[in-house]
Amino acid sequence: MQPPPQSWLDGLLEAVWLVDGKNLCILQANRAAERLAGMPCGLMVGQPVTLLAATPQDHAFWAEPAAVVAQGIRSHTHVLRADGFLVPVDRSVARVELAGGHAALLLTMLDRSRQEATEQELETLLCELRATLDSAADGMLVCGLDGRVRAFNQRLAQIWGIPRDLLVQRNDAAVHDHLAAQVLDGKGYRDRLAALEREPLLESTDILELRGGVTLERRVVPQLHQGRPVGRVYSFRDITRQAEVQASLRLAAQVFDSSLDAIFIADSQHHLMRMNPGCERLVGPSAAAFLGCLAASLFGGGSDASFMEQVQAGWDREGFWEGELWLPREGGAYCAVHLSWVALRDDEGRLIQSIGFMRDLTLQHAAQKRIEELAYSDVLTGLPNRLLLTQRVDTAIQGARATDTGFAILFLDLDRFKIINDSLGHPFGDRVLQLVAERLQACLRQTDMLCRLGGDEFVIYLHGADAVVAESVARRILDDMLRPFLLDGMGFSIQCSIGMALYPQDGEGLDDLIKQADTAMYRVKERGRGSYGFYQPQMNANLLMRMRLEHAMRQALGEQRMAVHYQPQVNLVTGRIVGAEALIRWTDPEFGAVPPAQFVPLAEESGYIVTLGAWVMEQSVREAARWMHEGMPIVVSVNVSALEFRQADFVERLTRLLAVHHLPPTLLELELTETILLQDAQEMEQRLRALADLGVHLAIDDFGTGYSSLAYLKKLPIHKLKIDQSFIRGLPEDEGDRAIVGAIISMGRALHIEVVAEGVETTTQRAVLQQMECQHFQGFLCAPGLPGAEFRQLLGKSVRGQAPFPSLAPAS
Ligand SMILES: Nc1nc2c(ncn2[C@@H]2O[C@@H]3COP(=O)(O)O[C@H]4[C@@H](O)[C@H](n5cnc6c(=O)[nH]c(N)nc65)O[C@@H]4COP(=O)(O)O[C@H]3[C@H]2O)c(=O)[nH]1
Repeated sequence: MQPPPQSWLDGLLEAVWLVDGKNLCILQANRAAERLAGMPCGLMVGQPVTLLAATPQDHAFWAEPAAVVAQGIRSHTHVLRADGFLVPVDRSVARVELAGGHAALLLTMLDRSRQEATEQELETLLCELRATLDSAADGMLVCGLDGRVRAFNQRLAQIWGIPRDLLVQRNDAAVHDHLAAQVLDGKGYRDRLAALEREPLLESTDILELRGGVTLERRVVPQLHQGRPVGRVYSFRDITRQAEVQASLRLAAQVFDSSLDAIFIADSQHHLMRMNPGCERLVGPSAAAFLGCLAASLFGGGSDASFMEQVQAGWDREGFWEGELWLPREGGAYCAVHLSWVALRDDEGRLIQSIGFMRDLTLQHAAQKRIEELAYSDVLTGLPNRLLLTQRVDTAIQGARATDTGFAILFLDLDRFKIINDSLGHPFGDRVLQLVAERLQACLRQTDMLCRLGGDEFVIYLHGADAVVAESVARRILDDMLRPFLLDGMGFSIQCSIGMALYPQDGEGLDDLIKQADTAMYRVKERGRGSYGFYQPQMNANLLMRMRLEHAMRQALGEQRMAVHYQPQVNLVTGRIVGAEALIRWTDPEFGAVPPAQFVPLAEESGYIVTLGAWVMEQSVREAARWMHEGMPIVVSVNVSALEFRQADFVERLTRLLAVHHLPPTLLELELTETILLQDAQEMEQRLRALADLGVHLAIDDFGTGYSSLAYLKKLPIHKLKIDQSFIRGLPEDEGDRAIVGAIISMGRALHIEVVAEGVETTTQRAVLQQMECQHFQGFLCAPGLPGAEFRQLLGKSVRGQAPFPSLAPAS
């Protein structure tokens, strides 16, 4: 080949040298070579090509055999410019054969200075980008539109807990799976990614909750190249702390708004900045008007410096102040509040804000008041209780010592209240007690104090009272109690017994005085109730006696010291025995023969009468059955107390007893007092009817002494009336008694109810009764209550027709 024309070579952009294959001298060079080497062609031609070699590697390159050099290796190297600068080049060498078989090398070089500078710059940029990514606080993920991971930073791996292996593998699908698995709402996460895939230009921000409790804010922006989306940049910011703070702020705001307590926030100068709805509830709708005002003005203490001084002192000491305050409310009312006022300080200890918590104490105060009322009063009547009375009396004693004056304590007990309670029921009894309390209160002055001890026992403190005053008050009470009470349409009267003790002579303190007045009251009861009496020293002995008696009574049954006697009931005309009243007898080794009038009320008060009555009933039924089986059938009358009669199983037990002893019910009579008939109308009536249906006879004892409500005579199945001996005693002289006895006999006749006169002691009484056409009588005139065996003998005579108590000639 001929050497290429110079003009061709000069037209090329690349620098070209034609080098002799043997001696490596430059044969020819073009203009581009001149520019690259920085020397004219003329100077280069003839020079060895190593003139251009810049590095030892280049020298080694040219030292290789020409065949090796000419293998056409393209390589990056430098060329040494004439001015000593090294210029980066892209070098290639090709072997050419010149005319005449002369071997030459065609060396071409392309200046890479600009390209290298660009690459350098790109590298720098890349480094900067990596550094930026790695230094970012957010996790960054750059993906292609197809989801391929193009870049991420360390923070991403950290936030998402991406294992190192996974990152090294560069398994994009596994990375995405890992991310999705971390999100609590995995499905939502994937759906969102799918939506982003459908809309590559979408920008979005959302919140991701990760399983480990981390909250991330995800921001997605499209990555654009020449205005077209080529991928996406995801940034993930760990906002866990922020979310927590926000949640707690939200919670705090909720607490603030929904707190039942009133809460206010004041600035460092104590001006109200915020108030919650609780403040409005407490202060009233005008609460908002206080905003900007001094917090203390809420309590009407805006200008009260001493109040704020106290608060400051509390803040300095403990960081808070608390106390009770009166809060003015709308309408001029005040409400008690408990304020806890807490100071909030900065790191330097300067007050920045303060928070006040106010609690309405109205209910608490009311409850406190109620507790005090309960502690000091009787729930049923609202009267002061013993505790309050003790305080009152203690004060009175102190005053009395100083002024040398005294006072009186009255102990009041309702007579036979137990019967009301047992027969008409406790709710009725409670209301009776309330009525009694009202009536008693009305008898007293303001300075006195009425207190209920419990049950039907009341104690009265009479301020400054001596014996005369105490007696007049007692009399007033007794008089006032005589007025009938009306409850549920029922009229009734209540008696009470009052015992009195005086300070200082009867006791030094309330306990002593109550004890002595109680003793005096028992004495009154023993003497017949419905009266009053003063304490006398020997009374304590009587009370003790009572207690011993009651104890002995309870032993008596087991010790066989009780017996049942039978008093005959005689037909006034024939003189024959028609019945017997069973009467309990008790003979005690210590007390001797104790009359029933003494121990039966004791048994009634303590409830022991139920046991006692059941025993008498059994004895009587057994005895009546024996007499019947011996051919001497006779009606046996048994006294039944109200409490016994009220026993729910009374009728059932009686039926069983009659069956066990094979006694026809018609041979048993129950003596009931009038009180029983007035009891809880329906229930008692049912019971009486059940007994009457059974065939048991019913007699009304002591007729004329009680309520004598005639209505029940018509309504209830009564067989017999027993005229109380108090009316018989006056016969024949007492006109009143005569009239009453006459009236009862006539009434009995009219209503077909038998009449028995009780306590007939004289023949005159018997004669008068016979004249009045009374049917039967009983009394010492015939016989007292007799032991069973003696009664049986008498009965035998009567049955044999030997009337033991022959009738008299008509009285003149
Ligand atoms: N002065 C006088 N008295 C006469 C005469 N004839 C009979 N008596 C007495 O009058 C009382 C009549 O009984 P009572 O009115 O039911 O009055 C009875 C009755 O209410 C009660 N009682 C007696 N035994 C029992 C009993 O087993 N159960 C119940 N619940 N009460 C009984 O004790 C009260 C008194 O009983 P006693 O002392 O046995 O007194 C009996 C009897 O001994 C007389 O001619 N003159």
